[in-house]
Amino acid sequence: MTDLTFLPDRTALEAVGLGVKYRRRGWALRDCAFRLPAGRVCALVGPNGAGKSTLLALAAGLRRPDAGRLRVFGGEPADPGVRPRVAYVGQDKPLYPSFTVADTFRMGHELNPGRWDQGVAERLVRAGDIPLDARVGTLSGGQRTRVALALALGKRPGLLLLDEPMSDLDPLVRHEMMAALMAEAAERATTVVLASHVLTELEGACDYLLMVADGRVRLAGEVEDLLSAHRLVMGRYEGEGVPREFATHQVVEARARGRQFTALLRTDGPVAGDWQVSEPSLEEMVLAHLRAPAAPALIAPSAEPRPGFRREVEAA
Ligand SMILES: Nc1ncnc2c1ncn2[C@@H]1O[C@H](COP(=O)(O)OP(=O)(O)OP(=O)(O)O)[C@@H](O)[C@H]1O
Repeated sequence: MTDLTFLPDRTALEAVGLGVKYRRRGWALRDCAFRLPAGRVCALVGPNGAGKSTLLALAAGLRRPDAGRLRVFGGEPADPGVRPRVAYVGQDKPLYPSFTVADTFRMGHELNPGRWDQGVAERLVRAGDIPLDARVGTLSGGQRTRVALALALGKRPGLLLLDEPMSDLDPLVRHEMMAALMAEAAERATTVVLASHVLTELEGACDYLLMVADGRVRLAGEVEDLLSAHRLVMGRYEGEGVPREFATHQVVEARARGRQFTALLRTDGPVAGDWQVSEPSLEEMVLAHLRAPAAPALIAPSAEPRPGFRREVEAA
């Protein structure tokens, strides 16, 4: 059955008080709380070392939190009932070099009885002109990425976790792979979390955003809601500091270049004065927050963990 709608009442990922501590580094994630409704395609962004891979590894059940809790479809990520519903593709793709592509898919079939979709997997590698009898060890980095993504999609996951898996693809293939992934995800209302630094690529593909910086959640929610909470303001300004008209708003970031003044505001009503005001693009909003790590976090209502889960974690 084709289901193009997202499932707002169902929760794919939910975290409260989530923390991960590495022995030498200290807290890589700290007190993270958020919710990702099922069926969304979520961009996971943040500077290098922000904690994105750590968060994805928790969701994939590859490590356990040191504080708080993360639930995947209401269960523990490592639960036997949850794990088969989750596919994870990281930066390094652990495929067997001596296997052919067909062997790799056979393994996918054996590991995912009753779920495996050979058609989806084959479609993805055929689109890249990769023969099924090619040995994985003889493929280029980009071709191996394609096989790894095909293996993940063949599993027909409810949650697909992608940790910058496409960084070694050329721009054309990257574009084509994103389109193929999104089409497959939409077909089954798969929840996707895609960590990437390529903000322009996320713009059209993602409807949800999770931004982490320094181990904490900075922005979370529907892209549409987050964008409409912000305004990009430009104009000529020769005064000192931040213009008075901005006093009723929250200034995320303000920059002056000569007399040209640009600011990203979290607005409370219209912006007074002679300013050019527009809604920012996803890239403009994220870049401003990356440059302003001290800006207060914004968690949209749909991204707030449910009170019941919060109480449960706090009582534990
Ligand atoms: N195995 C580890 N042991 C110690 N510290 C680690 C380990 N893995 C990650 N870290 C540290 O935890 C922090 C978060 O790392 P993580 O890889 O989750 O960030 P990231 O947002 O994915 O970064 P990038 O965008 O560079 O991939 C970093 O400071 C990193 O050095």
